[in-house]
Amino acid sequence: MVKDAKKKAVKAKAAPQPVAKKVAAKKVAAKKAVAKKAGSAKPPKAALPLPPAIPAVAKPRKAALKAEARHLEPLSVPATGDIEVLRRLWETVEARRLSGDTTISHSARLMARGTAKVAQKLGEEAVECVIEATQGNREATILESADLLYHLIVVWVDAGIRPEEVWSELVRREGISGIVEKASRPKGIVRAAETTKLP
Ligand SMILES: N=c1c2ncn([C@@H]3O[C@H](COP(=O)(O)OP(=O)(O)OP(=O)(O)O)[C@@H](O)[C@H]3O)c2ncn1[C@@H]1O[C@H](COP(=O)(O)O)[C@@H](O)[C@H]1O
Repeated sequence: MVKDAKKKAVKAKAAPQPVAKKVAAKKVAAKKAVAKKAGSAKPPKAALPLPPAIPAVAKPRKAALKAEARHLEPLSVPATGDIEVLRRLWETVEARRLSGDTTISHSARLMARGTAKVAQKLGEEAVECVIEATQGNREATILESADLLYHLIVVWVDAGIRPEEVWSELVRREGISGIVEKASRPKGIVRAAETTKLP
């Protein structure tokens, strides 16, 4: 009796499945394959989230940037300053160096971080200025120029350079064309020997 039951079970296992069952199994396998494919596909790239303080700004079109560079818009930053502001700024920064009060002065705090940091900040501001100028953003170039000049003056104060020393170098160069000056430099092997640049 037990033997008969066992035989029946083995037969049922070996017997071919009905067609309807086969089709259903194929459908399930196909569905599984589709689900697997969808799971392995890369999700679309999401934009990096910006901090709430920074508004998302659409990238200006190339044509707009070119037009802006060609037709310079009138300056909305009031053009009321004069060159004397540089001397006054140097005196203020020098006073901050002498006081060394890092609690109230950004200049003093920056110089307290050392010459390398002072120079690094100048480099950063220069790069920012270059970016704005390259993109033809006139107003932003003015703002970055002001940052750049301030940080250049911090470099001078930190190095013990007075503005007059730079002015006198500019005066010395007055009237000498850059092209003439470059042409007067030694050439060929002599030049290669005197410079650190590749010939
Ligand atoms: N012209 C400027 C001037 N331009 C830019 N900055 C400051 O320079 C800093 C640059 O900011 P960044 O975030 O780039 O640099 P950071 O805060 O040092 O940050 P890290 O890169 O070090 O992380 C800002 O805090 C600006 O406010 C200036 N700080 C001062 N002046 C002049 O310097 C005078 C003296 O300022 P104090 O030394 O702060 O009294 C002032 O009266 C101004 O006339």
